[in-house]
Amino acid sequence: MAITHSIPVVDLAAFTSGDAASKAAFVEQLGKAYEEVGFVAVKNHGISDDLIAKLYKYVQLFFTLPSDIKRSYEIPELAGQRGYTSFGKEHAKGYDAPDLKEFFQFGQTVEDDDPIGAEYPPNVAVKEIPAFTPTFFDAYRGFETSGKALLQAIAIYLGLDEYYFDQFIHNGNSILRAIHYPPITEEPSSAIRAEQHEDINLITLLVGASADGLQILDKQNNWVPVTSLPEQIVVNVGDMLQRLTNNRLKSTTHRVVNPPREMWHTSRYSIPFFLHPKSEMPLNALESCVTAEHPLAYEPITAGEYLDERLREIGLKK
Ligand SMILES: O=C(O)CCC(=O)C(=O)O
Ligand SMILES: [Fe+2]
Repeated sequence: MAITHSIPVVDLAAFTSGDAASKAAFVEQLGKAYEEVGFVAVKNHGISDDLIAKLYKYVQLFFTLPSDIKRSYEIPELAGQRGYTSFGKEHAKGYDAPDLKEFFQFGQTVEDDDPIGAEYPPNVAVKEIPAFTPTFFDAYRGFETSGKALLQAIAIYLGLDEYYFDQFIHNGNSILRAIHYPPITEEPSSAIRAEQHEDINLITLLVGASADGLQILDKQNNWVPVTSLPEQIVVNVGDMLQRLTNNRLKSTTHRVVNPPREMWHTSRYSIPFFLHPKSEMPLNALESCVTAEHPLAYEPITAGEYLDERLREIGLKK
């Protein structure tokens, strides 16, 4: 398996269009990487360069809008789940100091007659940038497709039916989050842009981690920088998948640090897609993951109950 810097690199084309042997090899590589590191860089992920470039362009345009316009897209009742969240609102679980970021979140669009459509608040349209919503929508569907293939590989690795996750992620509660870490204008009180945390969801697909700053905590408790090539996306395990697998797959702690002083004047952008299932999905540990050596570590809970608990802990939900 090729290693660029700290995380293994996998080729999704081996799974989606490969022969049976390449597909099986991909499943092994991904599964082992998620047991050991919790993060991989994925090449041939299926989302076009052109779409990613457009996504970046509109994200950058949005964050350069005047503050009062951005704030008109902030809807506190939605706990940051749709639209804009201003600088300094979110903090990591267990930390009081807010992260040095502002962000915009885009959620699911239900296009069939699934009653779950009524559970999701509508997305927030940005009037100043007409192409913003259609681009976010296309990117959202692209990440769902890549994420679904990766979860099929994980299902096989875990001894589940290949399509086990499909039913839970169709019309799931995933979030596409565009983050802007603004330039640093004065000596910061800490070296951290986004404090250490684990993601809440099943898996996270991240474009833009190629800009320096993202670090993961390795088994020896060292912070290791994550870098990926521009054509790769970084995909990590979140707490929901860790919980479902009774800690077999690792939701690895990560953070974003400030750049060196000569880069303070630059913004950092990153666009994670937090792949969430439908709220009804049980996260009860899989039987195959509970053994004498690994006794049951968590109480049964649904994805919806778990999300609610976590949004309160990070200050987005009151
Ligand atoms: O900005 C990044 O590269 C990562 C952000 C992140 O970890 C998160 O929003 O959960
Ligand atoms: Fe994260």
